[in-house]
Amino acid sequence: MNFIDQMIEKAIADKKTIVLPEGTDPRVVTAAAEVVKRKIANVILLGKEEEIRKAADGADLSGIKIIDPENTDLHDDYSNTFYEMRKAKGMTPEKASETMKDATYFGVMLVKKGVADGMVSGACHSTANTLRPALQIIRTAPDAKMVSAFFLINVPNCEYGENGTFIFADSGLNINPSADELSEIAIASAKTFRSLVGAEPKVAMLSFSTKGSGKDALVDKVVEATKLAKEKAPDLLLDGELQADAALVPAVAASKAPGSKVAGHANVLIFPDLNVGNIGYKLVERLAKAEAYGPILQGIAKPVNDLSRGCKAEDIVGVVAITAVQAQCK
Ligand SMILES: CC(C)(COP(=O)(O)OP(=O)(O)OC[C@H]1O[C@@H](n2cnc3c(N)ncnc32)[C@H](O)[C@@H]1OP(=O)(O)O)[C@@H](O)C(=O)NCCC(=O)NCCS
Ligand SMILES: CC(=O)OP(=O)(O)O
Repeated sequence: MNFIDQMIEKAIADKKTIVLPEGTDPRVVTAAAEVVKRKIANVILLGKEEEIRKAADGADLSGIKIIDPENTDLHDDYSNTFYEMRKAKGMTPEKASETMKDATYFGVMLVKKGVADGMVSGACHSTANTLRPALQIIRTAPDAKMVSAFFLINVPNCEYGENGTFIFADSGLNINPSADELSEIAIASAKTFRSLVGAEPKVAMLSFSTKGSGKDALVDKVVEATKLAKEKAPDLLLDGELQADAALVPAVAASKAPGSKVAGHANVLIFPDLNVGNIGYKLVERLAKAEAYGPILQGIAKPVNDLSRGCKAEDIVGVVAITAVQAQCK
């Protein structure tokens, strides 16, 4: 069974409630109908019912709860909670009330309040506008130092990684992580790989250099991050700095990084910054026709996950299933 079918099976076994704030996007409505039909999760769609029905174009919406953030009894309570949380940062009651009419903020608050177990958004909003409300309201989990974002990548007919399954991180949130942040992203991604994929993580700290073949401050950061990650998690199979071919291909690893237990077998790829992390996942998705689910957040107190604006309805179904499985572990 492939990765996403496993996620769907797990989600069905202990059904959670997921809010989808972008209720007027046809891909989101199609995905919502599919999720409910297959009993993957209960769904709350946000928006005006009339507009959601228009976007559904006749699709069956029975069993889906609809809430209009601009017209709901929950508004005053949610605005007040948001004001209390943010007043030290200059929030006013008026601004909080306006903000809670925004579907993304309102959806995150549904998760905060426990009405929904998780949220998936980003089909028609930028990542910054999707993740900022989550970082402000849900915040970092008590056992994490920071929030980061990964893609679960499934490459068809691929002999590398875990039968073509990989985590790529950070591909969505942290723009230019320090060496210490990079080490945290690597350790968090390994933990996530073990819990979601159920296999031993082998973490490659990627660079344009393998074991000193290139010299630059950009390489130094990855070398330092590798050292810090090894100190913090000595039992982890983690190595760097490695080029992508040395990380993935055993024959290349044998010549560029002989003796490495990770080189040639990596299934968790840690990118040095968001330029390469985001470009890298999109190249693999489009050129290798890989399934790409994410950006999925790790280190956040409750599951909130993003999408690419280029996503398809089936990607949304996959991210909803992953979100529901994350909610089972909270
Ligand atoms: C998401 C993003 C907007 C957050 O940036 P920011 O400048 O820190 O934004 P804000 O200051 O408004 O941050 C909101 C809150 O989140 C917190 N935060 C930001 N990054 C965080 C992280 N990685 N982990 C935990 N908390 C974080 C901030 O401390 C802040 O908390 P506060 O308001 O209570 O002080 C920014 O990191 C970003 O634009 N990332 C790239 C997104 C992107 O374009 N991706 C490519 C497409 S996938
Ligand atoms: C994840 C990502 O790159 O999002 P978008 O394509 O919406 O910018």
